[in-house]
Amino acid sequence: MGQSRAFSAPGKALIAGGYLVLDPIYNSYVTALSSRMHSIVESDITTSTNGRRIKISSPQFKQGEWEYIIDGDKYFKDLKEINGRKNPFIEATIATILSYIQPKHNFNINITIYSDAGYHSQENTVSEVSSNGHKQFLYHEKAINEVAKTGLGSSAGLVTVLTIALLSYFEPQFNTNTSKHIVHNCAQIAHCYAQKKIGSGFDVAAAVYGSIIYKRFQPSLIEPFLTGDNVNNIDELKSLIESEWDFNHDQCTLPPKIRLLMGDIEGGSETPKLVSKILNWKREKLEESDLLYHNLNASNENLIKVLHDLHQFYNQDPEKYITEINQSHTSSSSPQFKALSDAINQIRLNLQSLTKLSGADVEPESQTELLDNCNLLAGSFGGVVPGAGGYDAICLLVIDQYIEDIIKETKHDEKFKNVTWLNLHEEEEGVKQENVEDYIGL
Ligand SMILES: Nc1ncnc2c1ncn2[C@@H]1O[C@H](COP(=O)(O)OP(=O)(O)OP(=O)(O)O)[C@@H](O)[C@H]1O
Ligand SMILES: C[C@@](O)(CCOP(=O)(O)O)CC(=O)O
Repeated sequence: MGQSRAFSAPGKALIAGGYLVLDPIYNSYVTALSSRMHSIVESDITTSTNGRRIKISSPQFKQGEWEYIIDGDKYFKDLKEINGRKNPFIEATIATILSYIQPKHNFNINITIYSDAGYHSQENTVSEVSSNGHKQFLYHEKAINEVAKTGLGSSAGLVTVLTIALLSYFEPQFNTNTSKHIVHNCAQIAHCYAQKKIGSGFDVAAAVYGSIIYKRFQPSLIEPFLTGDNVNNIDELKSLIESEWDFNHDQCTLPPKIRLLMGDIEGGSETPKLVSKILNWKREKLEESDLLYHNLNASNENLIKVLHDLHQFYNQDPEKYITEINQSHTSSSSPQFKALSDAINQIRLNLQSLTKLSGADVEPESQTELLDNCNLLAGSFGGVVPGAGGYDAICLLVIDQYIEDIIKETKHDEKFKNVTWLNLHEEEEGVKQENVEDYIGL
């Protein structure tokens, strides 16, 4: 114990698999992003305590301090925030880790959280850079729950970096690489506990494992733990955390030279409303929805296969791959790259049917028009509404060297007036250790 350590975990974009990811039979394609959540953990040697204390600071947000005194060993009950402040994700993570570790000694821990700019609206912010210039964060005028989110999965990132910070504090030999499943299982349990529901968990899995082809775990794994007093059954919790869960998290990455370009759209959607509309329709129109889910899944699987085939193409003949990708937006496009545009369009056709049949605005008309225009941009393979869809964002796959041209070409074009291209790219690595020095001076 004692020495400072720092960690980070990525945000995500669900390129294929919205709604289907809630079902443990379908694969989805999740890309980890360059916007990351960070934690720095250290023993507090400045304040004296002869008890057990954990202080979490999130200095980019007003009132971003939560200080817990732990008085008892029923951790889900015995955590007290000294100013009565609430942060369910922080509380659930601390309670899960302490229940798992069962620390025998007193402790006095400080953890600082930083989040990269992509997670939140950048309105009314001031930028600060660390002393060595390696990290830069935006500071907001408001409290965390008053700042607009962008959909990158801030709570999943927070829970993941807090989990690894606490595990590595209590078990200094903890190996982030060989024990990722422990980090994943703890973070997944804490995230469900904080949300009081069992989501698909793809955001937590991406924060831990990075870019993945994801098939969810069975909700029944966590369900018993969320009901009644079961959280205090330490033996069961420990064996749930240490067991290998049955779910897919196969590592993936976009093929060489292909980049993701995310556009933020003016306006927004409420994911829970979209989800409940889709689930109601699915219950009421069983046959209709089964058929559509079947088709949508086939188009998602096809995209996954096309991306895999492109990797193989590159590995077999990189020169030919480069020549052909550079011709891919012309009429002499090769079949492999045309297959990519076709796969994206096929997913969109199914999402458009989903929109019509369910009445939920998954790919609403304005987004259809915009994505059709994106198909015409030189260097673009097309794009989708990521995640739950709606009016929030679009996500294109483009040839890397065309990104600047696309940004320039769309800048003064009426058709793209609602789009702000985000400064994000795929960073496929999941949770990792960072250099503590990089955060000094913030
Ligand atoms: N940097 C942070 N510092 C402290 N708490 C945070 C931070 N980021 C997220 N949180 C916690 O997570 C909550 C947001 O989680 P919520 O589940 O509502 O959104 P989300 O699904 O993660 O959003 P999005 O996917 O849009 O990022 C905040 O209200 C706060 O409690
Ligand atoms: C609609 C859904 O399948 C995806 C939501 O994704 P996002 O948080 O909008 O990226 C719901 C979920 O899995 O949490």
